[in-house]
Amino acid sequence: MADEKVLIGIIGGSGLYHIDNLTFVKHVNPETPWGFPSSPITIATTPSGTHVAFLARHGQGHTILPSAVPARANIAALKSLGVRTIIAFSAVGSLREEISPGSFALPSQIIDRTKGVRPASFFEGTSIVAHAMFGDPFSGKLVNWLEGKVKKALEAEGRGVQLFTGKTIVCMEGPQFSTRAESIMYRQWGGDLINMSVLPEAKLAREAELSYALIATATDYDSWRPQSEAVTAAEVFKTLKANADTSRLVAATIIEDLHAAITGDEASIFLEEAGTMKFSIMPRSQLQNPEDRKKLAFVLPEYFEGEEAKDVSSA
Ligand SMILES: CSC[C@H]1O[C@H](OP(=O)(O)O)[C@H](O)[C@@H]1O
Ligand SMILES: Nc1ncnc2[nH]cnc12
Repeated sequence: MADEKVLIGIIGGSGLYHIDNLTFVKHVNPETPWGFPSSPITIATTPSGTHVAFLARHGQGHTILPSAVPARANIAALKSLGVRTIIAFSAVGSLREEISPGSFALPSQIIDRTKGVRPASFFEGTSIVAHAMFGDPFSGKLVNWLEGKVKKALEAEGRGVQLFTGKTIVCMEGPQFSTRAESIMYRQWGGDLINMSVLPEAKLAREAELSYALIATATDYDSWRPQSEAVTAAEVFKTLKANADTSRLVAATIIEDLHAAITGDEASIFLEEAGTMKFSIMPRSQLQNPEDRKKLAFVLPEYFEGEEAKDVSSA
């Protein structure tokens, strides 16, 4: 019997505006307390009935600048559909010679170079304070699980695409690319990859207690190589299509296994974040606005739904 629950969310980045080998079910466009997602979300199904939710980060026609991506609405909308695990794709620059354009990576760390202009917390603007843990910004168990599956998919594709793990991604504000000096500095800081999208997306997934991993697809060498031209959008576009084709293949290959793992014996892998906000939300106070609690119930019903919602301070 087909399982119609949508447990898997896929976020497509630059060049990745749909996924293949799935049957279209419907479009949904949930309004969240943080507005509408970047674009209507496509619900699609595999032949065996596994449903997935696909969301184009920059909108279907790539109309949204990185700083303007409604990341809170995106994550809240996916959670409201029942999604537990998000696999996000991103076109990234490479800060390392060995990570050549066309390579894939599963980063494990992030350096934040956004400029504070992106709303980065569901708690922002409310009377409720929370400090989510973010020392390990990606879901380690999910990343480990993905490593083998993505490697296998890349091998099956047969184009020799390499997969790197344990890398650090710098998230910059953009939309302009980095200067040469910045690019060199990021390398000195330990950065391996660079994009404009992983934050606040990863922070919000953590606040929503969703497991989240990024599949980074390298398009260029940014601007650190002394003898090479600094990166241009045209340079990025050269690799974008091949990377998007490979990303679609990877997505199509892993969906069934991912769903089976989430719903089967390996379920705990995808529940690493569940319950973690209990230790992050400051104790309930008379001064908290009930409207704010209602708003937060949209993403964290466990803590904020109804007056009877559990007082986290006594948890
Ligand atoms: C098109 S180059 C810069 C642009 O590409 C990446 O987008 P995404 O992460 O959504 O694939 C990068 O983060 C920038 O937004
Ligand atoms: N060099 C780069 N800098 C930031 N984001 C990118 N996305 C793809 N290439 C990039």
